Amino acid sequence: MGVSTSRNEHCRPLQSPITICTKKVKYDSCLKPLYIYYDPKSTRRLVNLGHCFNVEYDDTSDRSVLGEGPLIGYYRLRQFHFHWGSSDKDGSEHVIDGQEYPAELHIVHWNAQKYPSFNEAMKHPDGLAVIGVLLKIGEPNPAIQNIIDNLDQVKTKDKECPFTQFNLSSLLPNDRNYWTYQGSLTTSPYLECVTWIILQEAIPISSDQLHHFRGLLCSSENEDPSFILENHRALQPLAARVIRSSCK
Ligand SMILES: OSc1ccc(O)cc1O
Ligand SMILES: [Zn+2]
Repeated sequence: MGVSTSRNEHCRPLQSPITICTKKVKYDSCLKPLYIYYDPKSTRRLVNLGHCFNVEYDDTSDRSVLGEGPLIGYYRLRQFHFHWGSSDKDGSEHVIDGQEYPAELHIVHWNAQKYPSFNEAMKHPDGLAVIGVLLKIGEPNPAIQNIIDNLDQVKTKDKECPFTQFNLSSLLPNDRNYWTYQGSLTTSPYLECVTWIILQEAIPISSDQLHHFRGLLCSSENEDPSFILENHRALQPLAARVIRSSCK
């Protein structure tokens, strides 16, 4: 084996997503309750990235933050996005006891106390903290409807529009118990910089609302239209990682 230029050549990769087998998770009494404060006034814009859409925030100060839980210090809210499937049968990235959910919300935060920028934070294992919320088919979700009502303005790749005053806390379930493990971005460049915090309670979305996600285009306005029918990554090996739980 030659000289290692990256950790992967000597250690097992820490990629995401993974399947969570609830019988094998380890309750850790040192895990604290999550501290979450999201200021609706820090919502800035909606943007179509081609493989998904982001709702982006003002992260030039600690206006919206995530702290406690498995984390050291506070992480600043930067954006949230969803992953979905071509049908309601799959679409989540994390899988719980073999069950795939129709979609998954990722709320992305970065360690602004330790790193000067989001791009720098992505180069470190403690750089990002992402809350994953599973979505299940149910009643229409009013908060998600608020986003859907604006998707027509970002139909094609690289389109963006102002999007403000969004109450992100309304997308969180009442139960804040979570599983946590060290992993990666689930889109390129798949950097191993994420403390994953997967909430154990799913939130509802209607089948019709999910249908609207699939109507977004990955093509730009002067290309032949092509839909973002699905954007969830395949499961990755857990390797020697232990998933911890905030409750028994
Ligand atoms: O899908 S997880 C994820 C997290 C942070 C980010 O900047 C991009 C991502 O895809
Ligand atoms: Zn994601």
